[in-house]
Amino acid sequence: MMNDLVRRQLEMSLATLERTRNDEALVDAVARAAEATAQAMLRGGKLMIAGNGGSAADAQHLSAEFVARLTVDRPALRCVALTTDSSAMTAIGNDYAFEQLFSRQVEAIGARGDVFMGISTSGNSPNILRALQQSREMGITTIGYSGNGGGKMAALCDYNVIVPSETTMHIQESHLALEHIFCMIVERCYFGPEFGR
Ligand SMILES: O=C(CO)[C@@H](O)[C@H](O)[C@H](O)[C@H](O)COP(=O)(O)O
Ligand SMILES: [Zn+2]
Repeated sequence: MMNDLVRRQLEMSLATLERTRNDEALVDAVARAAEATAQAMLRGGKLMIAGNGGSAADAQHLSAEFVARLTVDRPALRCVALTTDSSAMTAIGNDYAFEQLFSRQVEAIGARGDVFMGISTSGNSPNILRALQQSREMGITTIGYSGNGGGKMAALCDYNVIVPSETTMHIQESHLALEHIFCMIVERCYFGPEFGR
């Protein structure tokens, strides 16, 4: 009986990935967001990433690909996850508000010409919305990885990667694939078309 559940869930994951692959606007947004991020990095900018729960893990996972490596050795690329400094996060949450968890860090370390990526399956997490607003005020390019039609964050993002699903776990699974691809494209644009072939 549980074997059926395993198969059914895998089928739903595959169906979401297939819809994702067939979504031309999404494919275009991933490619353009990655190209813009590489250009920002080439000009000395950095990528900041934030998310809650499983998406916090995604933020750290993607940041690690940039700072360490994805598949091929190369120099480190400028990227930081805003989900890792427990002292800063508890102080911000305790002294100000959970909603400011990421925006305060963007205010602290962000600069004009940087890129901020917010990951939210609902597209509505207040601390992500606030960080996107903060980024826009500072001249920082905004990328949104979301689902559920994009939610409120869609209006705050220069590039919207909206997975066509309303199921958090399946949106997250597609996000991870699209995060790896995003890193791969940034590498190709940053180091040249022959990189990684
Ligand atoms: O990983 C999961 C569910 O798969 C959860 O931890 C999930 O990330 C959390 O409920 C988040 O708080 C959801 O936030 P969001 O994706 O709507 O921004
Ligand atoms: Zn999860």
